[in-house]
Amino acid sequence: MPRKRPLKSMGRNFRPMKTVSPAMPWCSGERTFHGFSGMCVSRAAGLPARPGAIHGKETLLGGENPVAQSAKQHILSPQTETILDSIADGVFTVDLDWRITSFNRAAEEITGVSASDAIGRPCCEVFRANVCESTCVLKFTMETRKPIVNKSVAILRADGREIPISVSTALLKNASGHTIGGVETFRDLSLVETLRKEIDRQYRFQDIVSKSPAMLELFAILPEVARSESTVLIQGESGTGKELLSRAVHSLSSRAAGPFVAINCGALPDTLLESELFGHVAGAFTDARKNRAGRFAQAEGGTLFLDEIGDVSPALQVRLLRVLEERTYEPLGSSRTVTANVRIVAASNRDLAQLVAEGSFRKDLYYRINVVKLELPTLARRKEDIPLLAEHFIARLNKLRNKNILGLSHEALAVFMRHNWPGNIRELENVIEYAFILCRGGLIQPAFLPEYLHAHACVLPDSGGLSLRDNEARAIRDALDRNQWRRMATARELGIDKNTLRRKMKRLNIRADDPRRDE
Ligand SMILES: Nc1ncnc2c1ncn2[C@@H]1O[C@H](COP(=O)(O)OP(=O)(O)OP(=O)(O)O)[C@@H](O)[C@H]1O
Repeated sequence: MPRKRPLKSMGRNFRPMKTVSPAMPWCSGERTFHGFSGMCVSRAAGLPARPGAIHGKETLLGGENPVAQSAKQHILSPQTETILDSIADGVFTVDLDWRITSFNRAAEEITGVSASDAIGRPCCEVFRANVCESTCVLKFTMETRKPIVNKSVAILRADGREIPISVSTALLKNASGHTIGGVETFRDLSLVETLRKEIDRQYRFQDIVSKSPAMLELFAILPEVARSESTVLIQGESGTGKELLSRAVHSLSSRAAGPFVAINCGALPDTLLESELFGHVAGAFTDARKNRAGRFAQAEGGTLFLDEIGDVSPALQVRLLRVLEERTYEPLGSSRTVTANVRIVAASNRDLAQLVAEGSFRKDLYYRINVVKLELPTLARRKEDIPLLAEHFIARLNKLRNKNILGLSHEALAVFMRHNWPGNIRELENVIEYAFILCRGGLIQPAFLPEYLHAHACVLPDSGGLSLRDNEARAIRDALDRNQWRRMATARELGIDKNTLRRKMKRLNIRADDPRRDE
């Protein structure tokens, strides 16, 4: 909503005076809140009327509206107004028609809308939040009588800038217990978000994003590994970033100016794979009408990434061993020996040592490949990377799709933290891509996530006849275990505040040296 005049030049005189009713204490959910006893929603008697705010408001509050009846009789005390204006959180109240009835100074600063402009207008017009149409938080509180605490949403400021805020809501009741409206407090998260993004930038190596200790160790040795000409074996489950890591090895090496060629050895039948790798001459087989260069030739002077090397047949393993030992090969159908100047980076999502033990992978080839072994942990073992990775993919998709999604809401992040990500980082990337289809702007809410993530999040372990207290303790201990007893990460996964987790741990007698940790 465009601002009529800059806030600074309007001064305090332009703020409509707020009135207070001792008969209308603030409430939090069903509880009466005695702090600012009687904060109310009308204008001060005797103040200059501003068209559209005072009169609009008086009209609004007229008739049978209980807000109007009591509001007209009481004036917000200067103390209450000073207190409200001195807090850094935005505070506003609405009546039963969703019209704003009070708006403190921080609310003006955060939204860029002056109180005189805001008062009397429907709150959705002023806030233009991404949840206004679908899941209005105040509406939820009014309908369910339950307060909301710290829900993250995005709003559109008067200057058109979208910012993340955290909102809390409660019912507003009069002395007779009738609901007369709602109150919302909100906090600007822009600075927190900016600082967090700044810090997150430090956890990026080439295109690889991570802050997990195992990955940071890997980042530390990667330049040296890359500079050596050694063959590298990357092990890790599907989707953990093996190809990404192999590209980093290539771009940090002296071969960076040369080609990087990747081939998935598990995706092709043996004969095709052989021709793909080594090339063929015309007439080598029925369909070979022309000479064709293989991947080794294409990767000349650069790096060849052999993905899923564990799936290569024994016959082809022999040919690969020869290239690795002698750096020579013959294209299919040719007797001409070609010398290969190619660095090999191999990867497998299966344990190659295990395959050797089982006899399905050659020991000599294993030792040739396994000169430097880099292990990529699963995403479940580095859950601290989830927020970083989510942000990384959101930023990338924002650029690609020309969108302005601000990030994940706390609730969506809690869903992410509870999930185990069997498809690892690729699965996370796909989930963000899915959310981008449904989310038009602002923050990604749980409603924009695929159904299976919720189903998974709701599956509670069999309570086994335990009490509620025992179950809560078990859930917290399990979450602590999953997060290596890091409280911040655990609180994030559980979707609660760090202090709440600390209090719960104290109450439930859960300690880091808890003997039940390893149960
Ligand atoms: N640490 C990371 N930071 C940023 N993006 C990542 C990271 N790890 C993986 N990705 C992204 O996740 C996706 C899957 O990664 P990649 O293809 O490298 O996995 P992979 O282990 O080779 O999978 P597969 O074994 O199935 O071939 C890619 O889009 C990649 O860019």
